[in-house]
Amino acid sequence: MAGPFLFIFTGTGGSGRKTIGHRIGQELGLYSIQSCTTRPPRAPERGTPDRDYRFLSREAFEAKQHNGEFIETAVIGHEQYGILRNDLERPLQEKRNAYVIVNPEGAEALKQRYGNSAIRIFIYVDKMTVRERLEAKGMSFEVVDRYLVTYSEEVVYRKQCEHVIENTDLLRTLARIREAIQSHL
Ligand SMILES: Nc1nc2c(ncn2[C@@H]2O[C@H](COP(=O)(O)OP(=O)(O)O)[C@@H](O)[C@H]2O)c(=O)[nH]1
Ligand SMILES: Nc1ncnc2c1ncn2[C@@H]1O[C@H](COP(=O)(O)OP(=O)(O)O)[C@@H](O)[C@H]1O
Repeated sequence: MAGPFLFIFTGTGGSGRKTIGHRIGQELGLYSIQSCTTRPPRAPERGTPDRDYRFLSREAFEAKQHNGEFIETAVIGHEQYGILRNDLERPLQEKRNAYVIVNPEGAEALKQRYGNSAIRIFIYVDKMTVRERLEAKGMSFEVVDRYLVTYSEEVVYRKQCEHVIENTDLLRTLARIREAIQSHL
């Protein structure tokens, strides 16, 4: 076993990365690295605003960006996303395995930086399934459409990832991902 490892849950939007990442992360005791975003919380997130993102005002985000505090940033739609260098490096310095959930662009930036310590797990489902799941979650038609616009662009990144897993049956997916992660530990 080498390490510590940074497990990167990536894939197409709406494929189940957050659902799976947090569940497996908690189960295997991986340190959770949150991203920051300027987008406002959506209704289901309002009760638990701290789980997926640290919600920052545009001013606060830009101030941190100006100070060079982000290791990686992305603009998606009109909103900014990014991971703070300190948030990412703290667990790794403490020799803790950690995980992050980002789009393929973010996964590539982190892979470039962390090399063999970065393990990308690409999660996907077909477009129709994304639509059905997000609509069932109560997401508006426009937001679902935005997820699907980037689908074709994102799905090609699977070829570069260390693990590629289709998330059809959740329990089966969790078992496969658990096994994939444990093969590194
Ligand atoms: N590159 C990059 N992508 C991120 C970061 N944080 C989140 N993302 C991705 O950006 C997209 C944001 O979509 P959004 O609809 O706001 O949030 P979601 O509910 O997490 O899918 C998703 O694909 C996220 O995985 C980040 O820090 N960097
Ligand atoms: N295997 C699965 N079967 C059915 N629904 C799922 C499955 N995996 C995830 N979901 C649901 O799909 C939706 C999108 O999942 P989410 O984790 O938010 O995706 P992402 O983080 O990739 O955008 C959520 O409502 C989630 O509960």
